[in-house]
Amino acid sequence: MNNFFIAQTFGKSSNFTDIPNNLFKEYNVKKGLRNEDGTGVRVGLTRVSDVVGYEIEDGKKVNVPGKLYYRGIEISDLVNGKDNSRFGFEETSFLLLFGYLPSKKELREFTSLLCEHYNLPDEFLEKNMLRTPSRNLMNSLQKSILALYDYDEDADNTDPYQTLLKGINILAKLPSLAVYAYQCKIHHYDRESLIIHYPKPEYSMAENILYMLRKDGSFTQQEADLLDIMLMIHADHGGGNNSTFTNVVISSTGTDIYSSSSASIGSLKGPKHGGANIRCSEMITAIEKEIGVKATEAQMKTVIHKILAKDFYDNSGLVYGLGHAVYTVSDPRADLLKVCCEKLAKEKNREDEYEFLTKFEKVAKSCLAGNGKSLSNNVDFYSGFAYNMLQIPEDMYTPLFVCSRMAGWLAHNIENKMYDGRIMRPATKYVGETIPYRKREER
Ligand SMILES: CC(=O)SCCNC(=O)CCNC(=O)[C@H](O)C(C)(C)COP(=O)(O)OP(=O)(O)OC[C@H]1O[C@@H](n2cnc3c(N)ncnc32)[C@H](O)[C@@H]1OP(=O)(O)O
Ligand SMILES: O=C([O-])CC(=O)C(=O)O
Repeated sequence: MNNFFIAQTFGKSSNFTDIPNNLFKEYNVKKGLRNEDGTGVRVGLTRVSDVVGYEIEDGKKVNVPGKLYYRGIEISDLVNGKDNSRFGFEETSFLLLFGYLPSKKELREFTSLLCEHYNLPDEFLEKNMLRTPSRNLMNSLQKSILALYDYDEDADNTDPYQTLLKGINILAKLPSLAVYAYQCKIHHYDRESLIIHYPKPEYSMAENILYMLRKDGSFTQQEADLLDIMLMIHADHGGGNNSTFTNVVISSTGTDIYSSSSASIGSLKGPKHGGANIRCSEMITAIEKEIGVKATEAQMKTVIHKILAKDFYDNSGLVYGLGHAVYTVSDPRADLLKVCCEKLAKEKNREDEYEFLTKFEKVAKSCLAGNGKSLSNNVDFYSGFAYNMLQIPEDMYTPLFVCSRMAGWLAHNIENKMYDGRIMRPATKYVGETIPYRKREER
């Protein structure tokens, strides 16, 4: 829609609607819920996970290498401790939801509960997905979660235990919902053959994703292991990340888990949050096309300055995969992924691309530091390369984030219901004038 009248009126409206920037300071309003030093405004207490990117010493923020803890356990210990287990993500989900690491028997029972809920309701695929394919898989996931509401006779029950059961059901179904959304999209829009593999009960979530995505359903254990790790490291990130906070805000009104999960997916889709994994991958492809994988540091600098000048790729001025609201020096998940990528790149003969990425990361950080912005990389910097080496299509990157982060959303949703529960209702300061109403004929 392009409407001249609306465009003109919109231009004129700024005379009446403008909010001068200095008022934010005057009224102590914290843009982005961030304090002056960049630290986040505290909006809750949690025991689900901790994200550490700085410490406060003598009232001052001191940047430190990043650490991430799920229920007190460091993410690197969880990943390294997984060993050859095929069910790292299932174990992680148990930990986030119940607060402790499961025994072998508990993990077996939890895993079989998930398996029992892998399948979609009868005709769900035909009615809700095949007939209404979406160009965007995140939109499709939102629609599917809301459609699941109609298959639950007690959908509005928000009791914490009932929420847990409903959430586990959603978690178990997400791999099918995400992969089928992709298959329906490429069938409808790209005229490709429709491939529907039903999830196998003996497979883990990671194995099923690879099985359902690939035409011949084949994958190696090593590939499933990497995807399992990817799901583990994306599963939670404190209560303040935008999609989790969204979940809790929505849920504090007393609405159901289907509504709050769908809202979280809407949040995660954004390119400054989960959607950054697709943007980062596209950006790197565009840069490699422009200067080649053997590019020099000088060539990289030129492109980075073009990005920062909003003159390259999506013209946003952002180098995707860099920067974080909490991490300042490093993101522990990016460090873990970097190691995985290095190993896999060697095996897949893609060392050139790996070298390009590591060099680009260094050069981009130094360019931004030159502009007075000392930024950490984030989980999205290497995740696209890892997914690409697993032959996972770009469209699926953010939906896979959903498959994983649902565990964290659910854990925080339940925690908030149990220990806070008050409707979230912050305040805004009215900075307009009060004016008398003027009759139409007098205007
Ligand atoms: C799963 C996740 O959600 S991880 C994050 C994924 N997102 C991305 O990779 C997108 C790129 N990064 C960003 O947009 C930001 O770094 C965010 C959204 C992640 C964090 O935002 P904030 O906490 O508001 O950023 P922060 O306060 O650290 O930024 C400070 C300055 O650096 C700039 N900056 C931050 N990140 C970047 C970046 N990647 N590229 C260019 N400039 C950046 C900001 O624009 C800001 O500039 P200004 O002071 O001139 O306005
Ligand atoms: O914590 C944040 O702001 C972003 C996030 O979810 C993540 O990095 O996984």
